[in-house]
Amino acid sequence: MDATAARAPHSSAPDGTAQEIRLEGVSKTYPDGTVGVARLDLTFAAGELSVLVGPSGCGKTTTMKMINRVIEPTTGRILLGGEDVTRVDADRLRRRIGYVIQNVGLFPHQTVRANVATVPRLLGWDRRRTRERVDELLTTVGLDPAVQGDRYPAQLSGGQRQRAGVARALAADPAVLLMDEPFSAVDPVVRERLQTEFLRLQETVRKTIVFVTHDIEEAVRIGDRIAVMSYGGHVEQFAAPADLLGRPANEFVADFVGADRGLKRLAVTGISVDDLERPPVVHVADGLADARASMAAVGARWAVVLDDDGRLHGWLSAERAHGAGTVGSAARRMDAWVPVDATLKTAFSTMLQHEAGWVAVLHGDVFLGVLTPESLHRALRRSVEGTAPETAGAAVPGR
Ligand SMILES: Nc1ncnc2c1ncn2[C@@H]1O[C@H](COP(=O)(O)OP(=O)(O)OP(=O)(O)O)[C@@H](O)[C@H]1O
Repeated sequence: MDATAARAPHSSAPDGTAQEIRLEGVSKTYPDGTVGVARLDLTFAAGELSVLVGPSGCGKTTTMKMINRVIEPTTGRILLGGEDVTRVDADRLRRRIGYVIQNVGLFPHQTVRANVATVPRLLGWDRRRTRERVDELLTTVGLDPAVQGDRYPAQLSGGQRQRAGVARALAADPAVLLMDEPFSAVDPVVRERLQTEFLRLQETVRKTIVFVTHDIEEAVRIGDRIAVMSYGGHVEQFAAPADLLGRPANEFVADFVGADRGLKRLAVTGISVDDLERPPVVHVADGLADARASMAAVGARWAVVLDDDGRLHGWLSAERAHGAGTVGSAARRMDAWVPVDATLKTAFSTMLQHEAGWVAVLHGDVFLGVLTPESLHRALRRSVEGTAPETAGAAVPGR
């Protein structure tokens, strides 16, 4: 570590531990009189991914850039881990803050490896440590150091460039990551993949992340908390995705999250065991006569079929359950299942991929019940009315 870094105050968390970011009465008036942000009070919790979302020009980027002092606030204080960022040397501050922007901002004349090594080099890390860190990070973000490491940014796909940008931002293990529309320059399919990968990465690194987007779907998908902003940098609501969708604070938020917020809510609502239907369960080795009796006893038109180990095998309809034979000879295979900690959206898309029109819900190997379009709709309605658990898997006994 060089002399500059060694002088850093201890609150700079050199081990990259996530830190809280607190904005107190922060405003920004540009020299031409435009109010970018007016008196903002906002706290981004340590280790959480907070999303700033809102219409174009509402002040999202201004808010974010004040945190790393690319833009200096006109009034107010910004505290990073309790330390006022305006009292810290701006260069040193930025080394503690990873920054990812749209179109990445990689240096075009440097290889991917050199790009990712930027901050470690500035911090005076030795070559070996830097190289090990760079290789490790490239692998973490899904790039092969041996293949893409020595390429130039122009020789990568849009998605790969974006991954390299994330690797570069994480290189010196910063306490905080600022991300300004990082995934908006790639097509929707790549974008969704990057979001998923990024969420997985955040599970491991647990940074304090401030993420700017104008896309409410993206916000709902990735955010722990979402700040919906209106012009002049006003925060209309700062809440967990499920709260925002289920209980928008006012008309502005309701309009912004959209009339189809019930559907968006699918992505953030977990399965509750109370929502599950419990059709009769039969086993492949059972006789068809017994299976018919089980279905008839509860007036069911079909039964779930489990194999000898209790794993999902498929289903048996009442029409096919005639004659002697075993359940196995008449059952149809079907392996549409989701783990109980999946979201309703995952359950819904799994259901759509299978003709049976239902999806089994498992806890480990244990069959808990099924979701049908009807029970899914009920779950969604209850969730929108605010009575369903809002954390995936929250209602599983013993968890
Ligand atoms: N350098 C500047 N000088 C004057 N006004 C500016 C400057 N930069 C931004 N603004 C204005 O401040 C307001 C907030 O801009 P900002 O870039 O923070 O919005 P944003 O929400 O990030 O928008 P977008 O989604 O379009 O990126 C806008 O009215 C914008 O025109």
